[in-house]
Amino acid sequence: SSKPNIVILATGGTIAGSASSDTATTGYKAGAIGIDTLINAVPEAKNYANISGEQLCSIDSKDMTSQIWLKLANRVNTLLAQDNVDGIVITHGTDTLEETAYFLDLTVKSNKPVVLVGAMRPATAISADGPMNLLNAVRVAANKQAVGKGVLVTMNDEINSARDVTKTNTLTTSTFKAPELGVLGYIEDGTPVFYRESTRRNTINSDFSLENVMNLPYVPIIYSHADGDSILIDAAVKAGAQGIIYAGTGNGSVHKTDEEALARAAAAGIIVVRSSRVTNGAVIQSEQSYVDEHFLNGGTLNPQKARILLQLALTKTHDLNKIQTMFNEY
Ligand SMILES: NC(=O)C[C@H](N)C(=O)O
Repeated sequence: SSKPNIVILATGGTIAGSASSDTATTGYKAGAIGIDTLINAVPEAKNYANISGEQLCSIDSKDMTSQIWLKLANRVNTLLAQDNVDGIVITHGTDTLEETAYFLDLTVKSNKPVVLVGAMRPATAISADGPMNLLNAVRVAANKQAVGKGVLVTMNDEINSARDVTKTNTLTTSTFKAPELGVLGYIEDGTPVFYRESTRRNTINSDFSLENVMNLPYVPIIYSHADGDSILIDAAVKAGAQGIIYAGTGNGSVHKTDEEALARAAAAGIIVVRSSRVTNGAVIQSEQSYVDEHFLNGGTLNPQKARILLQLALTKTHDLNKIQTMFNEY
């Protein structure tokens, strides 16, 4: 038929979660329900697209791994290279959904829509949010307006960019937000409507390639707090970290206890990127000592997304200027 062909790749999560009671919203088993059951719960999706489904894995997304990211990205790239696939929907747990979305944003080589979707209430709950979220994700993936917008996340009738969206609430169905940078659009009574798009490089404008990438480099995140903790930094170095994301205070500020240890790491060739534990705003160049110590600035990426960009950057180069340019452009 003339409808677009959409493939739904299922990875697990609460959207496929099954609880023992229909009022339970925690303490259930994520990923227990298979792709066919998910698709059958939203027969209306067939009005928008020809749908097929694949079960890629069945995990609680708290347990996401880079091996699954590589498998998923390669599968998405294979499917989108086919003329008979017009878009992809990925069902995913919400805990690490933003990370998987950003990884794909940087590694998918197509401008066809890729839409991630999850749910906060298990499929067995009263007023489960999964079926409407999944229907909306199909509506977005099937819509021409979604072409070339980078990887998208639809939840709670909102469309957000993979780069800027984050889980903001541990429990509510309105958890996914792009605070301050803002929502890209809405699903308005069933119709996806876009109001803006990200200016940052992604998908077909991304230089990253997974060809010959079998593993991602080890890049831990060190979280700043009163007292600092240089023990963790030294342990990361000992364990062979190629890069370190420092989730600093404020504008990526580094505790004086940590600064020396990070400077030693940077002097040994480990790429240190300052990010922030604050939800909004960019981490930009500040202290001259950070410049002298070769710490890079993470911009508006949160620490878990800065980690992904640095991991991919390290598959290409260890050059400080080149990596800083990536943080300025992606
Ligand atoms: N709401 C959810 O999907 C949470 C679940 N722990 C997951 O990330 O798989």
